[in-house]
Amino acid sequence: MENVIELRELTKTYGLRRGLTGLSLDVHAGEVFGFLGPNGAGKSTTIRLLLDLIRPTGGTATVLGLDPRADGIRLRTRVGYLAGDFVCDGRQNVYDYLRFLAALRGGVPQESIDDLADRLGLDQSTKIKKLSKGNRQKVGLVQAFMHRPELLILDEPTSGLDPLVQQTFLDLVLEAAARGQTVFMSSHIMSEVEAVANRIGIIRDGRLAALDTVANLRAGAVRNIEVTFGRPAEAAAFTAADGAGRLRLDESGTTLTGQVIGSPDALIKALAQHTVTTLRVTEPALEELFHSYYEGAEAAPRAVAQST
Ligand SMILES: Nc1ncnc2c1ncn2[C@@H]1O[C@H](COP(=O)(O)OP(=O)(O)OP(=O)(O)O)[C@@H](O)[C@H]1O
Repeated sequence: MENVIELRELTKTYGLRRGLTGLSLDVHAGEVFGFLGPNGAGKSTTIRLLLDLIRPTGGTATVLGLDPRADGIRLRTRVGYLAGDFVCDGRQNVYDYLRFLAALRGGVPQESIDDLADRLGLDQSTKIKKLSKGNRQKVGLVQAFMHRPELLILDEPTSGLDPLVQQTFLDLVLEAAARGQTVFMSSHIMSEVEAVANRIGIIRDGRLAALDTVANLRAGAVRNIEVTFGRPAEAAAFTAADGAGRLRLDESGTTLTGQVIGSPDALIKALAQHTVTTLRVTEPALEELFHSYYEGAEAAPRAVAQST
């Protein structure tokens, strides 16, 4: 599979401060890649390195087959970029500003700009300096998407957006992916990334803590389970099942509670030997899993693995 982004041992230090340590990562053509991590994890550092806004201390980054340092100008026409701290000239109105950027990029169809602005609810007649933070973010999104770039690099794209506009943004991402565009987006919100991403990389303290498909992360996640039986059962019948070591049967032998890690299949087969009167399963909480990666807790079920 063709890689749109290839990072090899990418490292950035700021004096004595660590920004990023030995990041190796491939982003495949046509995928939506979610780059998650808490504040200060190294997301913006990675993104700035991809765009040659800062230079690496070590390692390499290849974007669309090009070296961001040597081919920065060529790259800019093929990439849509939204900075985490998107700023724009405040004196112009939105309409003029977007047309100015469109001209710099060699022209963008008028309908493309208008359509994006309408969908995001952005009034193009307003002066940029009068816009709220959320509306400025919409300007940033329009300029990133409007020329339908091969690769979208979006740093915290939904910051400041209200929930309805966030949903419109997620629709735009899915539509871009359906057209074959690749999206690399950073976030610290698991739910929004989970809704659109094929794969997720989780970064913590400048290092990759996990890399997998959303489906695999979910499959490896922890489920909370509560079962009641018509007649008392033996604990050993369940706790021996794969992934069910954290289950406990109460003294009466009729209520089983706790957690199952990974596939619940073995437990379901063990339960099927008994009369189950109630069964409550809380779906895999990626959010919880995400926190376990953030905190480096033992609940993180898998080592970093490059999966396709
Ligand atoms: N210009 C800089 N000078 C010194 N240290 C920096 C600089 N930029 C980033 N850092 C440090 O590098 C680390 C990674 O920062 P980075 O901005 O990449 O994190 P982030 O994951 O994007 O966080 P956030 O979600 O808060 O934007 C942090 O410890 C930060 O303090």
